[in-house]
Amino acid sequence: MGLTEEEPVISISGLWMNYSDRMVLRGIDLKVYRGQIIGYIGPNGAGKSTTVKIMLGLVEGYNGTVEIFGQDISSGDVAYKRRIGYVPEVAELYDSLTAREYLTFIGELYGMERSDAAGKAEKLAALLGLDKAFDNRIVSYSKGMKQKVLLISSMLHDPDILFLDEPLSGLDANSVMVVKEIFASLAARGKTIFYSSHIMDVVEKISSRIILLSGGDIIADGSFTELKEMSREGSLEGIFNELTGFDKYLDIAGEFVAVVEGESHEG
Ligand SMILES: Nc1ncnc2c1ncn2[C@@H]1O[C@H](COP(=O)(O)OP(=O)(O)OP(=O)(O)O)[C@@H](O)[C@H]1O
Repeated sequence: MGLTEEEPVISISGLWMNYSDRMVLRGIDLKVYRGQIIGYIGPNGAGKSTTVKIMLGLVEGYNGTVEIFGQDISSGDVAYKRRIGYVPEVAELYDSLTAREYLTFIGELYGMERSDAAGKAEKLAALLGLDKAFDNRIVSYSKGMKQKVLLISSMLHDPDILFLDEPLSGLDANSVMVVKEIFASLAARGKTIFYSSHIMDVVEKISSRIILLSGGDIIADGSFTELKEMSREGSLEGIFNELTGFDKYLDIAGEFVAVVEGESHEG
C-alpha cells in the first residue's frame, strides 16, 4: 500500500455520468491529497452528491476512472471502504435503537470488536454532549443530536477519508465550533475531509481547498484566497453567484414578493 505524501488519496479522471438522457458530469478531473479539507460546492442539481456516491461505490454506470488510495474502485475490491467514513445529509437512522446500540452496531460492521466500538462510541458521544441521551432511543433525538450520532458513526473506525454532506446544518453554534476544530485537527494528522455544503460562510472558513462544480464540470478550484483573485467579489457567496453566472436574485425576489402580496390581496 504505502502511499507517499505526493500520491493522491482520490484521483478522478475523465468522469462522465448520465441518468437516462440527462448528462450530469461532463469529464471531471480531480486529484485530492492527504490533509486537504475540500469544500465541494455547486448549484442544486450540479452533481455533487452523484460524484460522492460514485466514490462510495453506490452509483455505477459512469465513464472514466476513479481511484481511491491508488486503487481503481471498479476493480471489485471493496477493501477501500473500510478506510472511508460517510455522513449523508439525510439518513435513515434506526430510530428504535439507542445511540449506544446503533453506534456499537456500526462499529462492528466496520470490523471493530464489540466492546471497543461501544467504549469508543460512549466517549465520543459524551464529548459531543450526548451522554445523557446515549441510552435513549434515537427516535426521541433532535435533528442536531441525530447529526452528531451520524458524525460519530462516520469516525468510529478512524477512517482516512471522510465524506460528508451538509455536516453542520443541524448543529448549534457551539457544536459547529467543536466539529470545525475536529476537522482541522484530523486534517493536520493527514486525514482527508471531503464535504458538500451550501453554507458559504462555513465553507469559506473551514476548507483548505474549494471546488466549484457547475454545468457538469469543475469551474473553480483553489483556496478561498485564490478564488477571491478570480473574482470581483469578496465573499464566497458573491464568488459563487458570479462564477455560476447568477445575477437575477433581485428580480426573482421582487417577483416572488409581488406574487405573494397579490395572492394575499385576492385571498
Ligand atoms: N438516481 C437518480 N436518477 C435520476 N436522476 C438522478 C438521480 N440522482 C440524481 N439525479 C439527477 O442528477 C442531477 C444531479 O443530482 P445530485 O444529487 O448529484 O446534485 P447535487 O449537486 O448534489 O444537488 P443538491 O445541491 O441539490 O444536493 C439532478 O438533476 C438529479 O435530479
